Amino acid sequence: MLSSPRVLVDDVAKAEPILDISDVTLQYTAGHLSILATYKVSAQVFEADRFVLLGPSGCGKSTLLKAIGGFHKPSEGEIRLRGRKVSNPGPDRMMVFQEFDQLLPWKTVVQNVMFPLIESGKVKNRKEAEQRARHYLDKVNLTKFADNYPHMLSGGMKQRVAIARGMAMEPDILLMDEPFAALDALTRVKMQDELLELWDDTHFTVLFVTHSIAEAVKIGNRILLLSPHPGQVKAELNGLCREEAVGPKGRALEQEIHDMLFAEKAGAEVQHHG
Ligand SMILES: Nc1ncnc2c1ncn2[C@@H]1O[C@H](COP(=O)(O)OP(=O)(O)OP(=O)(O)O)[C@@H](O)[C@H]1O
Repeated sequence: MLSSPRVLVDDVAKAEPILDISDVTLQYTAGHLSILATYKVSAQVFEADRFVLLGPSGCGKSTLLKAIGGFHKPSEGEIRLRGRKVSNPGPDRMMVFQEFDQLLPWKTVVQNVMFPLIESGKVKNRKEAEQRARHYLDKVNLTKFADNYPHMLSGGMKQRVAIARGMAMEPDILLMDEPFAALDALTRVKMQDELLELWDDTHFTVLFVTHSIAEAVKIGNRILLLSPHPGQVKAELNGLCREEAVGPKGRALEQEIHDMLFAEKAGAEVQHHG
């Protein structure tokens, strides 16, 4: 297994983490077979982090996100949210998936956003749910489409609804599992920009899964690099700033991450020049 991972730029806040992932091993069992998805992964996510989980296909990113969501129990280690051990799904962790069909097709856009607010008892009544839903739909530029049905929307618009629905719950953390991966390249870039604008506006805490290095560099202020299957922490990059994610500096960082991810020897040390 890997030698200890390197923290490349160490300015992680010393505050209490919102999310504390501690030595988490995740596996699937199918009959006599046991498939290891992650091995002893540790990370801490702090308030207002745009924390990116980056790694090759099959390294266990989605499984880790499901475990944080409370849908998959660690076979080793534990996950704590604001100090409480995660054992079930809860409205304090909202998820946005890659698939466009995560909305209820028989409900309008605004009703989709209202649904978890009402079901979870997060708001007092329907009126408050609708106000809040429309507020967040406005934030994702869908005011005009609030009364449409999902089948009348493009893929990007459906993803905006899913983001609004997650944000309207004002969760402790928004969990996003490759939310833009199924979009065309131009829409994807637009959605990344919009997510960052939304973050500038509300400073929500987000854990974002991707296997795109460019997307990770653009979105994250922190990036956790996972090794190929089973996923182990290869490195953690902290204190990344948006200005450095573009131009030659951005491209150099992407190259550095690429080299770290595909370094022949697991856990190989890579010098950071940032
Ligand atoms: N339901 C399942 N039953 C058995 N094995 C599974 C199941 N889901 C995932 N796996 C296995 O667990 C490992 C991690 O899968 P996971 O989907 O978490 O990876 P990932 O990094 O999210 O991949 P991708 O980027 O392709 O979505 C893989 O080897 C996968 O085959």
